[in-house]
Amino acid sequence: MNLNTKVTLFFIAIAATLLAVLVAISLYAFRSFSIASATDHIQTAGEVVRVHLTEAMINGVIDRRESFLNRMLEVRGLRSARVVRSPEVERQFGAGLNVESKPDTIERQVMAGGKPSFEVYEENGDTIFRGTIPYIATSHGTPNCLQCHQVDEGTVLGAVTMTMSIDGLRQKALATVAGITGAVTVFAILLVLLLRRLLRPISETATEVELAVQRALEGDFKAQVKQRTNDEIGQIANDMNRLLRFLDTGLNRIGMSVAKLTERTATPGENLLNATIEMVDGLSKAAHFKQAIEEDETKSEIYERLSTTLMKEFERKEFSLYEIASNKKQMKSIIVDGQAADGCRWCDPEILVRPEACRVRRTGHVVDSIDNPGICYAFQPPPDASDRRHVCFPIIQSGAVGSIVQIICAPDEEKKLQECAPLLQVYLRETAPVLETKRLMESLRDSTLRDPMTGLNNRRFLEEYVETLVAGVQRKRAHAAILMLDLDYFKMVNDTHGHDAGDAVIKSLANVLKQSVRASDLVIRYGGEEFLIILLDSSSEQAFQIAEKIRAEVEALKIQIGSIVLKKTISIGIADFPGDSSTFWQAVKFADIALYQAKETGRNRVIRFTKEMWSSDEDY
Ligand SMILES: Nc1nc2c(ncn2[C@@H]2O[C@H](COP(=O)(O)OP(=O)(O)OP(=O)(O)O)[C@@H](O)[C@H]2O)c(=O)[nH]1
Repeated sequence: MNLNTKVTLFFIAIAATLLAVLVAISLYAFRSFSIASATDHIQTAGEVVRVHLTEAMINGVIDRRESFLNRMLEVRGLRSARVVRSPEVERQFGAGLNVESKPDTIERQVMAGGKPSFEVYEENGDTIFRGTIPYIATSHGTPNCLQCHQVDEGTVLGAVTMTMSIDGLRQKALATVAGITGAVTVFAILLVLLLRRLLRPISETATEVELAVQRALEGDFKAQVKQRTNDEIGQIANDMNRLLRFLDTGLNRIGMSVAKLTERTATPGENLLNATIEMVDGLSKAAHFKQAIEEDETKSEIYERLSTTLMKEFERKEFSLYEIASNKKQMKSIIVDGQAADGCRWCDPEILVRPEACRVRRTGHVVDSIDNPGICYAFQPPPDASDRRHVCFPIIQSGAVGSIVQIICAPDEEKKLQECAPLLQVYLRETAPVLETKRLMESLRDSTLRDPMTGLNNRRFLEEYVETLVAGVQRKRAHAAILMLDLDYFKMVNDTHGHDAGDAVIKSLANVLKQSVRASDLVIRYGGEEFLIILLDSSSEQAFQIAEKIRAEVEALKIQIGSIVLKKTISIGIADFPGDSSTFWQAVKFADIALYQAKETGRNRVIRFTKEMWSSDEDY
């Protein structure tokens, strides 16, 4: 029900109530007035009858009383008039004329009580007012009642009963009330019409504002509200239009700016407001994501966070994260389906050793098998998920594909994946520079911990790693053998064949050392031609055997430098941590002392440190 109808109905209800009250009051007032007027008339007529009867008695013409009473009926409105005697008068003067009526119940009551009685009743469709008035004996006046009647003053002598029709009065009252009702009704109708006319612009403006708000809630801000008046209602329409234009322009601008960032625009029929909120929301989350990964310490943490985001924000369960090695010749699987992994689940593992088999790596473009089934031959889902499609996104670092995010989807998720792809690319664009920086930092850090010539870790690495190493040995209550190695008479190589020849010898030696130990052991270029090997979980005997094997291999090594072949030997000192010293660096020192012994005792040999080689008063 609109405002206009509501107000009209409300007004009609009030007008009807007022009218009803007015009619009721009017009818009551007219009835009261009619009765009061009839009462006055009957009392006056009663007095006239009394005076006339008194005169008739004095003049001795009381027998003409009935004729008088009949003449009275000629008075307009008077229907009947009769007089009855009280028992006291009957006692003195007899029952009276034959035509005299006997008192009825009301008259008897009036004569007994001395009080007049009035009543209204309907008779043959006429409204009759009846009044019965007692005549009471009084000594006032000349002549007075007591001069003829032998009764006490105050005695009821008789009663006169008159009836008169008040129908005429009632008709007049009804006609008046009808006139008032009609006038009030006409006035009320005019008022309602005027009110409706006044309310129509308010009601129509309100309806249009409501429609405009409804459309705005659905993302359409193009609705306009017509200005109908120049008052406040017109102002509301104008203000509403201004607000709608402002929102439309503002949201379009925000939408376009956001669309540039997300490469997504609201589709036709889509709620512009919701689409914009969704896009801004997504960008805000992406900004928080960027801040979080910038504060991450390592690449692994970034990949982990990206994986969590894919699961939580994008509701992905099946996906892979790959990283291309710096030399671009290998690819590493980092995370598969939310778990750290080093293998492939969704692709041919060949891509790990031959990255160019991966289409994204090769092209640097998004590869989408939803729109282009079979686009990448390296995509090989397992048999139990053969209906899956994939979309692979490159993360560009230093101008090339540095990492790859592969999203897998079941047929019923394809649309959803394509819808969220633009936002996912925002996340990946935010990730790219951060990952690039982390990779550069890691490679820079790696270069400071690695000897560039041999690729072995350097002394600085050992200094950083020693804490972890010692903690591991102590936790496992194990032993670590420390081998200190130094080429014999290496200076002669430089002096005789040049510095490059010396470098070649060092590189050859480094290769021999790397191949002689397990991957878990550490080979460190400790100084110029000095190397340190840490054999984890090795007893002294095992360490000695390995050292001896190294010595023999170096002795047998033929190093080709141009046209010449060089042969070198090596001396090795061994100490045990914590067997020889509970302090790691002192154990290193003891290995160095054993090496010194090997040099002193003829070189090309392995010497195990013994306590005798060290007197505690020597400087450490
Ligand atoms: N070519 C080359 N020479 C190096 C390198 N690092 C250290 N050297 C040289 O290695 C030589 C080490 O010689 P020394 O420590 O005197 O001893 P040595 O000649 O090996 O004799 P012993 O150790 O006593 O058997 C020095 O001449 C250094 O200049 C390097 O990276 N390349």
